[in-house]
Parts: sequence; structure tokens; C-alpha cells
Amino acid sequence: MTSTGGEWDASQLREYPFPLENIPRLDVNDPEVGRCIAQTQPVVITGSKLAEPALKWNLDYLQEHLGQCMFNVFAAKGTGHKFMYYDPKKAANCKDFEPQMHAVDMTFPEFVHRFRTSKPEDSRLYLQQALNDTVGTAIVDDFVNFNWSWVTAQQRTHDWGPLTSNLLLISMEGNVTPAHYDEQENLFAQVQGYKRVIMFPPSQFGCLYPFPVNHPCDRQSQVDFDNPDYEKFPKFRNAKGLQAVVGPGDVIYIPMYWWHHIESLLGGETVSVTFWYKTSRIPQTITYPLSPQQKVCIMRNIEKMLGEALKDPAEIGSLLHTLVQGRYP
Ligand SMILES: CC1(C)c2ccccc2-c2ccc(C[C@@H](CC(=O)O)C(=O)C(=O)O)cc21
Ligand SMILES: [Zn+2]
Repeated sequence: MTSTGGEWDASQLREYPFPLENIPRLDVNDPEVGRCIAQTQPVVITGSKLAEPALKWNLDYLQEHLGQCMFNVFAAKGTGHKFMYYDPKKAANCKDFEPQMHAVDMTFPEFVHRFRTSKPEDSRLYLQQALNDTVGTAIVDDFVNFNWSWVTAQQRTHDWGPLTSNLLLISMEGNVTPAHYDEQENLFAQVQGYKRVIMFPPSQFGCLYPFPVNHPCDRQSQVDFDNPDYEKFPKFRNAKGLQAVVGPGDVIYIPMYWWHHIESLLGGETVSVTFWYKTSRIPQTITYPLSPQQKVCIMRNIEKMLGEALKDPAEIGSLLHTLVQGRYP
């Protein structure tokens, strides 16, 4: 994988212990794009103009045109570079959980000021804000001029459910969102700077050891890619990833249940806009063998049901071990 125009170079890519193949990079008019999406395979789509009006969304422009409301900004703990999502509701009943980032609400000018005066010993920041009509009138103008006809055609062609949200993401260079999966289809538009996306198929659930469903970090991998614990996570040695670097104007399709780790490359802030779609209603006919995605969904339901049935999450593991050991080799 080489840079297209010298904007980044491979020396910026953090080293990880797993092999990586490239995610295909195709023009929006290539019929192969539709085939990739239909087969829930990741693909980088160029030339879609999906969020073209946002190509001018640098910090100055956004400060000028975003409203004066408060923005969701996350600060990583200490000088860490990882932004691992956690569910605050589940954190409430998980006493020994230590969040590795915390939410700080601030105005956009405050965010820009802290972003620009940030020193190496300061916490890294990551702004994540749902784009809606409260974030500012001029931005709405840009927003309505996104390529809605194209993205709505994808939604209809692939029988996705409703658009649930567009997130505006502004990251400092070097920030990392560790590997996790989401339960929605995602067309991820990169508009400023470069991001490296590393993805693993849902079939590699067994190599990536997600936290228990009832844990605040549900859906996130327990494996620290910078320092993997092969004693606890031996099958991580078998992980095989796909990767792409996306830049302004690129869109990457992140299929539901696919693992993704995303890092912002050097060169200043990175800005992305996500288009998340719920899945469609339950398919009429179930075909066998079930897909890896369906098996992840089944495993999630079992964990949820056991959590409710047993009340104490600590009992789930021993019950599952009793159920499996010596009985389901
Ligand atoms: C880490 C952060 C800021 C965050 C904190 C707290 C709650 C939610 C989120 C959240 C959600 C989405 C992203 C974008 C992307 C990862 C990336 O681009 O870094 C990704 O995972 C996706 O598009 O699915 C990033 C974040
Ligand atoms: Zn995600």
C-alpha cells in the first residue's frame, strides 16, 4: 500500500504483529463496489463526493460556522493515544472498571484553542459530535449538499434500515480508536487528513477476544495491539487483517460486525463524517450455514440472557464452562 500523492508515508504506520492485506480501492462507478457492499466486504470508494462540501471543514472554517453549543470532546487518560469506547451505563454497575478516557464538554472555540496549544504532556483530545440542526446553520448548508442521492441509493439497494446518525469526528494526529465492532452498517467519509483503517472479518471473533457483553467495553477487543498478552489471548496470533489509508474524498465501507481499528496519521487534525445505518428487519428466510455475523449475534443474545437469568455477571463464566467442558469439545 503506497500513498497516492505523497501526503503520508509508510513510516507513519504503527507496527503490529499480524499480517495485513490491502482493502480494495475502487472508483464509485466501478460495479465491483456494489458487489463488495452486497457481500458485506470492506471497500474504499473514491470519487463519490459523498461529503464533498465537508472537504473545506478545517478547524477555522468549523469554528466560524459551527454553533456556540457545547461539544462532546473525549480526553485520553494521561498521555495515552487510545480512545476505547465504554458505555457509561454499564460502567455504573462495574465497580473495578477504570475508564481510559473521559468526556469533557466544551465550546468549539475552546476545543480549537486546546487543540492548538496542546503540549506533549497534555491529554490527547477527540471531538465526537452528532451532526444535527443544532450544530449550526451554515454547516446545515454543507450537510444538505452531501451526495444524499448516492448514499440513499446504497441504503435502498442493500436493504439497509434507516440512517441513525451522522457523527462529526475531529481527531488529533496519532490518536487511535482500538479494535471494536459496531452493530450498524457504516459509510465512513474522510474529509481532512489521513486515517489508517485496519479491519478483521467477524469470523475472527475468536482471535480478538471482545469484552463480555455486560462489560462497559462491550464490542471492544481486550487485546492491546501495542502489547498483546498471548497468555490470555493465544489465538490473537492467528489474526489476519485488512488495511487501507483513507484521505480527503475517500469513503470506506465498514460492514456491520466487522472489527476496525482506526488511527489518525501525522499531518494535523483529521476530520471524518460517519453515516450509520441500522440493519433492515429480520430476513424472511434464514439460510444455512449461518453467517459469522449471525453467530456473533447469537453469542451476544446468550450472554445477555445469562446476564439477566443469573443476575451476577461473575456467575456467567462458570456456568458456560460447566456447560461446555467435557461435553462440547
Ligand atoms: C472514539 C470515539 C471518538 C468515541 C468516543 C466515545 C463514544 C463514541 C466514539 C466514537 C464513535 C465513532 C468513531 C469513529 C470511528 C473510529 C475513528 O475514526 O477513530 C469508528 O469507530 C466508526 O466510525 O465506527 C470514533 C469514536
Ligand atoms: Zn466503530
